[in-house]
Amino acid sequence: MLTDASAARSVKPPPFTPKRLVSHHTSASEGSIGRTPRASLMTPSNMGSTRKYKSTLSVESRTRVSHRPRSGLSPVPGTPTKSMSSDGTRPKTPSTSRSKPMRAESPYPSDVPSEMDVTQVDPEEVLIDYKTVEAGDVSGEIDEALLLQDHGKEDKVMVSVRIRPTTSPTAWEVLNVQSKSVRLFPQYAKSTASSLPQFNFDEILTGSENKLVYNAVARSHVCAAMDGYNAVVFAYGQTASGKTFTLSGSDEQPGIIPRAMKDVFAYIRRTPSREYLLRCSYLETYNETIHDLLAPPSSTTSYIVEIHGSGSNVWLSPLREEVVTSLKGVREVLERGNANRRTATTDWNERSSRSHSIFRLVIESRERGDGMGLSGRSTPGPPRPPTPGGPRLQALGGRSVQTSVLSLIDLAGSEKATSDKERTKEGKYINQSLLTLGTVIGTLGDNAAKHKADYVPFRNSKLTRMLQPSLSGNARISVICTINPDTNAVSESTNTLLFAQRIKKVQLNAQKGEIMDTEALLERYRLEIEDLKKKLTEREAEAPAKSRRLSAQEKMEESKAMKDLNSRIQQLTKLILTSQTVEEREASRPGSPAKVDFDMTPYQLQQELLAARREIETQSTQILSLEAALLARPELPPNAPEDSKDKLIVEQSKTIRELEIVVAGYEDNLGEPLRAVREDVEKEWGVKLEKEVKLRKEKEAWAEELVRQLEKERRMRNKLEEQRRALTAFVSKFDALGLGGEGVTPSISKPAPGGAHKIFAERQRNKLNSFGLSSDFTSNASDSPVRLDLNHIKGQPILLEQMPEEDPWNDVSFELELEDKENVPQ
Ligand SMILES: Nc1ncnc2c1ncn2[C@@H]1O[C@H](COP(=O)(O)OP(=O)(O)OP(=O)(O)O)[C@@H](O)[C@H]1O
Repeated sequence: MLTDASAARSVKPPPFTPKRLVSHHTSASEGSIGRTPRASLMTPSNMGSTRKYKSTLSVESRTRVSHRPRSGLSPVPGTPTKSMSSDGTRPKTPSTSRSKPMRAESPYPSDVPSEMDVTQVDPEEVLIDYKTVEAGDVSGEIDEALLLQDHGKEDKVMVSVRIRPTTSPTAWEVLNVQSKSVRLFPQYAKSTASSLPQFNFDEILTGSENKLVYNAVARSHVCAAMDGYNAVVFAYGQTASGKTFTLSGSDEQPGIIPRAMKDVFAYIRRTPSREYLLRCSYLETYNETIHDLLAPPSSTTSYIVEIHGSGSNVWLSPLREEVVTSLKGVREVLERGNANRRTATTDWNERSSRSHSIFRLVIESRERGDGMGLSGRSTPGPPRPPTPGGPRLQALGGRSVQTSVLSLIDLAGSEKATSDKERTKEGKYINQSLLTLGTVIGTLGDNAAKHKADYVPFRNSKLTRMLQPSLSGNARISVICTINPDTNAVSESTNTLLFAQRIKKVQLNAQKGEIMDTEALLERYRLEIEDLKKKLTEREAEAPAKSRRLSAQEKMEESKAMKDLNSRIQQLTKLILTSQTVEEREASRPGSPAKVDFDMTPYQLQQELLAARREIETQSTQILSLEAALLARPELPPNAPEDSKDKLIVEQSKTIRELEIVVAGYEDNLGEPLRAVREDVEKEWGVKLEKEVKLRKEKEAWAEELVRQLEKERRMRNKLEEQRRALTAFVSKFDALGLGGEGVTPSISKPAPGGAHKIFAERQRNKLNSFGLSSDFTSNASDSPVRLDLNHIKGQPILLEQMPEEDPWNDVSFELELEDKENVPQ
């Protein structure tokens, strides 16, 4: 391990070649992203041609294609060349020496058998122990002293800094071995402060030797995982700073993952007292979605993985887990997963990880049976359904099952804005999740340092949510912060170092994951319940003060977290009760339908109460709708027996069915013809109706004309009436003068035009005769005392002649005649 500058310089770095801006030079792969065969870097099959190359597969075309390196791949597309560095516009990254095939260094043998889906195998059948581990699968470097250590005692995160070699001037100075610190050269500092900050870490690593890095920062954590503790190793740093190189490495310099796998088998080989079940999964979070990198190619949606549970009880599903029994199996799984990973060319990295990748190895183990053989195994039966996050092995005969998870994480690199739109979008997600990781770690560190319990926003990103159980303390964690020492990356490197400082403060308290036999399990449950209740009480106590500070979203999450805690308590309580005291409970069950657990905290009771209220509300709504339905039913006498109600329902159902049939039949058979008939009838009657309307209008017009005529007649009649009256008055007067002859009886005859005049003239003549006057009255009229101008009368129109002739009986002259007759003095 190199821990100071001189030591670092003593390791001769491989020849450095700056990366070329592939996106500008390689049109076929421009802006492309694909699952590049990173695993190929670690496989012996391609050792002779160990080159990184990028795939031209797009994100959308998620074809599960395993890219096998082509033999004789030289030069690799996109491989940086020295001539390309002359532009000086890009950060220079050292390329790994690829000239010498280093088969001896490779952790993997060459044959690749297909591996086993954990749901398809009987766990008892795939156990491995010291006898079944292949000699070639082990590192052979684990010493006894390391095996005997207590790997869970570390209560702090191990934080190391790895400075990538560079040919350019470096901005960072590595201080002496003891202090394990790093400092910025004053000339590159922004501020002119006299004392520049000095960053201290557990390890400062330089150079390209991955073995040194593994031994210094990961081996103890791998051993901790084998010993039953959860362990997490992850690399954090800006893009192209060497995270993937550290985790996966190359054929010449296998990284932490392949070396860790070799150590896993070495550990098993050196532990004859135990038997192991190893299952692994491989996933990535890309644009805030978790993808299962091992999902079968045929599945289109099943590779989306969801996070379930909360707090320390988080599990992922659906997630394909594969049982591995040899290093070959691990290699095969890694190759398959790597082929599905998303990488792309960016302005800074020829093959940049566009996602956070997580390789998980679940290690289950238990004491071996009698005589160190396999006699204690249960009879293999049908495969058991997988329990998410739970052990597959069974605790047998007092032998508990120890379960732990080793997570090896290659984070995507934080980056600046890039010229490519797709990369920019990815970069946004990457930066956001890294920011959340920083915030979570900062809060955890502050909480630990100041004995606070501030809200930790684990749920703000998939990455932190997934890591919650580990970051909350139940894991041993090692973080390798990779930095690019170039002078143009000072601010990014400073940010990485600040992150590293923060994570150092996080407090850990890793516990062995052990599943006991039933008795012990109950005890475990009890302890867990007590612990959870304590946590819940603490949270409740802090709730009022906290709620003032939290946003609405955070409050919701806090409330959800408390609810989860509560339900876990109830779940465990139920488990204890069902397994231990079922019979007791059955015997002593109280008659009351409401059971109150007096051990519940006020918060739990409150939750119970809320749940009960909600239940009541739902039931009230149901009652209301049932009542409405009841009201809508046809009446039945209230005292009607149940069977007649049933009968009615049956009858009504029958009627409804019949009606439905009729309606359907009507429509099917008669609907169309009847519609046609109706149309015909409508047409026919429409014509008739029009005719009638026209006729009616004509009649109305005729009636109006009649009315007008009638009115005219009426007016005329009135006028005649007046004239008649005048005439009558005249005649009366005339008669009063004695001019009318006695005994003159007007003959009632049918009136004729000019009749009255004739009568009048007759009368006059008679009168005159009786007076002895000549009939030529008019000639002597001037002698008469009665001045009657007969000429005047003569000159008047003959009124009755004006009356219509058609209906003489209505003629006023007739009335006049009658009236005259009446008025004539007898
Ligand atoms: N310590 C080192 N020694 C030699 N080469 C290195 C070292 N670190 C990184 N490199 C080289 O630098 C280049 C970029 O490294 P790598 O891909 O590991 O970066 P990264 O941090 O994973 O980037 P990204 O976040 O974009 O995925 C690679 O070609 C790698 O081989």
